[in-house]
Amino acid sequence: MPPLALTLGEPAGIGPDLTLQAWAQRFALKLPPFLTIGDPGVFQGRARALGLDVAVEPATPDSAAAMFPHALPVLATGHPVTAAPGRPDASSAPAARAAIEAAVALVRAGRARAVVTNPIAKSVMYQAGFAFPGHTEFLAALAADGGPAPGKPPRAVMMIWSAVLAVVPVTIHIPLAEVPRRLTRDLIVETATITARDLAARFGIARPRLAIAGLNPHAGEAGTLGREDEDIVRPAVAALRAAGIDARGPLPADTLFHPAARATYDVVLGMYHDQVLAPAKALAFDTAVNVTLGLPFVRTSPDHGTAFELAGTGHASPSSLIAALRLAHRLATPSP
Ligand SMILES: NC(=O)C1=CN([C@@H]2O[C@H](COP(=O)(O)OP(=O)(O)OC[C@H]3O[C@@H](n4cnc5c(N)ncnc54)[C@H](O)[C@@H]3O)[C@@H](O)[C@H]2O)C=CC1
Ligand SMILES: NCC(=O)COP(=O)(O)O
Repeated sequence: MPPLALTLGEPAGIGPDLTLQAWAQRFALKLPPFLTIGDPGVFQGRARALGLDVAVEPATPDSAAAMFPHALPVLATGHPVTAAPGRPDASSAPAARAAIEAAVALVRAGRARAVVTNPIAKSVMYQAGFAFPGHTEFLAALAADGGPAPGKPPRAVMMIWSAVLAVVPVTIHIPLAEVPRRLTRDLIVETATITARDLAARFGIARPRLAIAGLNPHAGEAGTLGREDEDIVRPAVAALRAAGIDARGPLPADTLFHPAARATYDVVLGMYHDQVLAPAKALAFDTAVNVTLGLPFVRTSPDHGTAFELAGTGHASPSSLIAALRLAHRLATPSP
């Protein structure tokens, strides 16, 4: 069976630590084999810093699974890394980018089963000319290149998934001040449609129940606390229902996340990033996984970022990365 492809991420962050820690628990946790993509020297150096006895071996997609029990298989991209733990350096951004590109190429060629990404530092990538808000949009562009519809990237949707809560931000990495202007009926409908489709096709939820949060306090209080909920969100929900999708809203976001409310839906669509990522991380920081919907391949990632202050200290928890590896394995495994 081909391995999962796990990217380097930001080399000055905790990604290398988590990768080594996850591999060290491969037997205890019965982890699926993964091929790490990046500079092998980063993983050798971080293993020394952490006092972990990990053999780091050059590997290919074909050799990774057999090697995985006794060594961390690493596919070198040839991009050197200069950043030290906790001290990001934009000159390493090409290595982070190359690992993502290589992982996608392997999955698209059938040589890896899914892409699992370690966190990147967006500001560091931007300094190096990275023109995408994050992985989500970059992966959509990579999915289009040479694919069935070259030049027309699929719409990629971010979902933070855990056993207790799944959330989707309709707008993602944009300034809060821009949210009302960028929020449209069509954007909500498209995001919800992709979410419903992938929850059914990939997560096995036959008829997903979507709770659509309002933008304003009390979902706009009948238009008296902002018009967006009446003028944009409500028509979007009506269009979704007309299309046969089980959507409800606009719902006041402040009362959407208590246990009784959570029992009434499979996923919440929020209008902006922190509206839904904050409750998701409050409830399940250690186990939540970032899953990209709408792509022609499976991609997962931990729910957290680079945590520079923890890099090389041994205090970072690998649990979200482990959950991401497990979910990627599950989603990439055809159901019997
Ligand atoms: N998928 C990705 O590539 C993501 C990347 N980021 C990037 O990460 C960078 C730092 O972002 P922050 O907002 O500081 O978020 P962060 O998630 O890196 O850190 C937030 C807090 O959580 C702690 N933390 C994070 N991961 C942890 C772990 N595995 N174990 C224990 N504690 C952990 C940190 O020490 C910090 O106190 C930013 O440049 C951002 O762009 C953030 C989220 C996702
Ligand atoms: N806050 C989530 C995040 O930053 C992850 O974004 P992406 O890199 O997966 O697009």
